[in-house]
Amino acid sequence: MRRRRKTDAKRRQRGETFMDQRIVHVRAGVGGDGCVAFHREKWKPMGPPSGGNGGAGSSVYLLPTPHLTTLSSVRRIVKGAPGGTGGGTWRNGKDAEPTIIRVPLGTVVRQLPFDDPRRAKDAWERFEERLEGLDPEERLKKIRERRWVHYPGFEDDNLQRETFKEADRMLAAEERAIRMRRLRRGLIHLDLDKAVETPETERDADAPLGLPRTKNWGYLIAEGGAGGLGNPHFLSKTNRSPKTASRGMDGEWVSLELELKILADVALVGMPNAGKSTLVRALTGGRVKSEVAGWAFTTLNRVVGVVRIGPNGWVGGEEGKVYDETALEQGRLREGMDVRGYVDGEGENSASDASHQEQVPDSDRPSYDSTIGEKFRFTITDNPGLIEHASENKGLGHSFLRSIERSHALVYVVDLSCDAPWEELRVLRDELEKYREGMSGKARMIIANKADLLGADGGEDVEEARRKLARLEDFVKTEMRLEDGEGRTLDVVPVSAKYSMNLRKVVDLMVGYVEEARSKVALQEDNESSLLQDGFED
Ligand SMILES: Nc1nc2c(ncn2[C@@H]2O[C@H](COP(=O)(O)OP(=O)(O)OP(=O)(O)O)[C@@H](O)[C@H]2O)c(=O)[nH]1
Ligand SMILES: [Mg+2]
Repeated sequence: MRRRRKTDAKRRQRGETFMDQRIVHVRAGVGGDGCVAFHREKWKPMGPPSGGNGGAGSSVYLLPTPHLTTLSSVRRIVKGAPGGTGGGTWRNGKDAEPTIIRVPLGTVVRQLPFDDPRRAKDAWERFEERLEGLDPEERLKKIRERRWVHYPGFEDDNLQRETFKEADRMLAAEERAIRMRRLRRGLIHLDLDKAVETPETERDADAPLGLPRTKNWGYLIAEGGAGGLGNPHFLSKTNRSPKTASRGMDGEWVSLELELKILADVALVGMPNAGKSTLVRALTGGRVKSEVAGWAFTTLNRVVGVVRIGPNGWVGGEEGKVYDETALEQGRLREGMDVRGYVDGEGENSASDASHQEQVPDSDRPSYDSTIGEKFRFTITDNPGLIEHASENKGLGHSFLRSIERSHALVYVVDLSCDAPWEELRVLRDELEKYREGMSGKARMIIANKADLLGADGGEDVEEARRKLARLEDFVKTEMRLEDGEGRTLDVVPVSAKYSMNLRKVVDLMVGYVEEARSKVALQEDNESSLLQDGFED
């Protein structure tokens, strides 16, 4: 336990609290052994064979759930429980409860193929390895030990019997058939984007009465081993008192690669009305139709946009292009059309028409030019506003905090024109931390928006803006260091989303974060496989 905490702390230091990739070795439970027993009653010393069967081993299922956001709670080795052993007087062993691995929505599951070095050998292969180098006689002995339970003291006697040899051959054929079936089933590949709706499925309308409801545990990943058979099964005309029972079979062992799809590379976090939606529209060149309005909680759902970088830099960014409130823009667009219709008719006022045109943002026209080559692209999410106590589900609550987690980098957006933007920043950071410790560690930049509102009239206001920005930077320097051990702080960039000012710098920095995060994920994958090489043997 202590060791685990230590490694966790180390991982956090390296900024790896949120894992997006993981290899999981699944071992379904082994079946319970059958029992060799004979019924005993007063006056009836030689009763019939009465050993019960073993129960089936635990099968392993994958259940996608919206309550998780990372793979960090998924264990690296998942073992299903063994089935219960059979008992005397025909008591069968209990079937083991299913083992359920819960994974977040958006997990992609791939079974590692046979030749993948990261795959763990299964029970069958390990057993074969142990037999290597043994002479045929010992080999056979080991194999039979694994297959059979004998009545105490009767092993040698059993092995001589023709009926036993016949049963042994049949069991061997069955083992091979199971193995072939598992191999032929093909590799597991699942894209778990939807939650398993009802954990309990409806009973089939035609099902006979009295059947239990079938439970829906998710997707079957590895089948538990069948239980062994009790000695009554080996009763035959020539052997009226069978003194053997079979052992439970091995469960299926598979190695899976789980990967949590990233929702977006960059997620914006800010208080209501800070200008997040305006910023996303500006960064995507107006291609994202996110609602913008001058009141809180305009955005109710997250919106994902794509920022594109062409050979000549950021595509769609025009310095000074205006992104106003959407209602106003639409109104103006409509008005613009009317004016043009009127002007065309009259042939007058063309000057005012042109000036008007400039103000009409062409957000409805695609500024996407497919002929431009694309060097890089990343996705960015506009999220609903975050307020104090959001982590306790106030405001729009924390449902969207979950999706914020599934991004490579977080970017705070604060309103520079408000009285104390640093206080806003403190609240945002604390809310993230309260929701999940370590979450604010993914934040990389602070965008101080609405910089145009300060210093618009020159003079005193400009001074005021400088002072505010300096104070904000001070706050960041003392309170918001990156956890990379190099003492870097978060970047602070004053911009105006509405008037597209200083956004090129924002894009450049974001490209840096995204590249860094993506290479880190790739590196982590490499580490993970080497870790397994030396850490798996048990
Ligand atoms: N002057 C100025 N106003 C801005 C700027 N950016 C956004 N605004 C205005 O601020 C208001 C809020 O903008 P939104 O983009 O809707 O803000 P939001 O953060 O998405 O708000 P919620 O969705 O409610 O969380 C609108 O009236 C915008 O026009 C800016 O750079 N300068
Ligand atoms: Mg918004």
